[in-house]
Amino acid sequence: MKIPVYIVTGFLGSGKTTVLKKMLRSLKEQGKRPALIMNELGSENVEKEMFEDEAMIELLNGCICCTIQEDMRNELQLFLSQTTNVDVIIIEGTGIANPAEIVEALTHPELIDLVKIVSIIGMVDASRYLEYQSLFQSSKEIRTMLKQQIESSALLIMNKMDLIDQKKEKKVRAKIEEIKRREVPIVYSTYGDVSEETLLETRFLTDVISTEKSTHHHHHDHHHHTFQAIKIEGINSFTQKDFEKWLKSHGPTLLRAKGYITFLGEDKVNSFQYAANRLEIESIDIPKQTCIILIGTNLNKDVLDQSLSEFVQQNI
Ligand SMILES: Nc1nc2c(ncn2[C@@H]2O[C@H](COP(=O)(O)OP(=O)(O)OP(=O)(O)O)[C@@H](O)[C@H]2O)c(=O)[nH]1
Repeated sequence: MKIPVYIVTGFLGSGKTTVLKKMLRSLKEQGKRPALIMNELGSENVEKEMFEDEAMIELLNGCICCTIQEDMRNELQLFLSQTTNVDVIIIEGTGIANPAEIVEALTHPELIDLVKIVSIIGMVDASRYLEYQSLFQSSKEIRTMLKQQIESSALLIMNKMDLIDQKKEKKVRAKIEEIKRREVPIVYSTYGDVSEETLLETRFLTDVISTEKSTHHHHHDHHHHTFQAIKIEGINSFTQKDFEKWLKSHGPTLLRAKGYITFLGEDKVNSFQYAANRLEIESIDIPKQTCIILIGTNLNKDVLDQSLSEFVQQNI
């Protein structure tokens, strides 16, 4: 069983911890046993004592997105191999993390069979969001990150509504609407007072497509998930050229692909990376199970399944 993971993101002080505490309470009331991954920028986690009861992994001195992405993977793998009493994980990124990078770490071939992302909750400080745009006028990096946090969220919570009037509310909302994915809901809150159902709903699909007929399961999920991470197993009938063509055929709905692949007629394993329409392939020496991991928005599993099976047939 894969352990479901919630990612809570948002700029410094937007209310991540406030919402996190509420999620923990709700999960415990449902009889679940949550673990927390907190990632602080300093060398000491000042919030640690608030969460004494929880199983917790701390990532200090760096942010998940860069230097310690690999650390998180290793820590999480170790943690999962040692614990049997955790059935849900919440990750709070630092205020300056890009959640897409956390998704990147969790969908690594070594982790994708152990955990499944279920939601990315983006907190917005409604009272400060517009100011940040001018405050950080000189820092493109921070403005880009603020935008990425909104773009990558599957649920947006406009928090600190008690601090703004209607006029400002309209303006902030318009700004957020401009950036966010169309189908992503925005809810308003004061001190994270969002219903448990809204907070805990599954909004990110992590799934597997296997081309081996015996394990091929037709699981139709009619829920709509904005984001998907799909692992495809058992494909080794692509030529390099067709593989690239197939990846590109998904257009902008495919944000990222990675994994290990053996091309038709060859026996060596290659690792591949696909981002921003570019495919990079590197042959590797260590034997790895081949798999293709796709991360995207509005990827349709049935369509993928179809395009793959057509392709596999072509090559028989
Ligand atoms: N007025 C008001 N204050 C809030 C609200 N939500 C949270 N706060 C306060 O804002 C401060 C920051 O909230 P946190 O939940 O710690 O925010 P955070 O995103 O975890 O902050 P960092 O860890 O710094 O990134 C705390 O003092 C909260 O009590 C709200 O809706 N209204």
